[in-house]
Amino acid sequence: MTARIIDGKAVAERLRGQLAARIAALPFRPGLRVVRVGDDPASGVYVRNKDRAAAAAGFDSATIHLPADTRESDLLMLVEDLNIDPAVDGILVQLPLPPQIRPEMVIAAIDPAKDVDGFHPVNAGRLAAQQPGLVPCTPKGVMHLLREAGARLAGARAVVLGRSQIVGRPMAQLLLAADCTVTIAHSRTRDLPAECRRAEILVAAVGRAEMVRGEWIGEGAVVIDVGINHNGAGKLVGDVAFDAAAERAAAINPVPGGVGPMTIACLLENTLEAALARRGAH
Ligand SMILES: Nc1nc(=O)c2c([nH]1)NC[C@@H]1CN(c3ccc(C(=O)N[C@@H](CCC(=O)O)C(=O)O)cc3)C=[N+]21
Repeated sequence: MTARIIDGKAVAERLRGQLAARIAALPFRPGLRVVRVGDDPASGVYVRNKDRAAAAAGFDSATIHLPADTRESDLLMLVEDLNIDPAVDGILVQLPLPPQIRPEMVIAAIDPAKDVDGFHPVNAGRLAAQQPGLVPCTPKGVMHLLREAGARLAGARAVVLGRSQIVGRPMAQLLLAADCTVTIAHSRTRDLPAECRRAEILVAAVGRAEMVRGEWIGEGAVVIDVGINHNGAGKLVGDVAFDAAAERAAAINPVPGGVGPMTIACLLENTLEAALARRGAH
């Protein structure tokens, strides 16, 4: 089997076009504020891409850049200002934060109604409790890609590789809500290759360059590679050894051009959702 390539860049472009059309019909511009503290280089790429996409889709978007030595209390005051600012619908505080700032304190300070990352414990709880709320962008983007790939989810064996608060756990919740039989595998799982091989849907989110080998892929599986890693040669690669996996998978996304662009498109989707919900138009 040679896999169909899932073009995340194209799917993201289409989603952003749909969002732009919906925003053009609104009497207001949804407002997004991204807060960046310090100069983490990976964050720089993300913030630039996001700014461009948000502006093109018609959002009122701005990045607030604070120095690396910002005190936690000052960041918390900024978040409070954004919470009460009626022009702001979505707040994203870029992670990672410098060591003097506790990320869980900052996340907890964001109004859950403006938490477009979906990281606030209230939104994590709503997802687990099957209540409406803001869903983390990367897992939401993966669900879009699975539907695009034509994956049959109901009853399918889905394996999520990775148990992070940001990707693995919410990913498992969304797959469960779509009626998959979900396994969360991780670094302490006894036989990772065997667990992966059983998967009809495999979502790899471990952050280790090409850790998932071709032999780990079941014949005909739909594989979503969430990882964005630099390999030894400094090249961007996923968590999955793409060429070998593509010989067995039914469908797989490349990296770059897979989940990354979907994360940004879903951030915009969440910002529009938050804007409508805040105005009671949900
Ligand atoms: N509060 C918060 N929320 C985040 O969602 C968040 C964050 N902090 N901190 C950093 C990570 C990383 N992240 C990316 C999103 C898109 C691409 C992306 O579009 N990548 C392109 C490639 C970009 C390149 O060429 O380097 C792709 O995969 O095709 C990358 C990285 C969001 N993050």
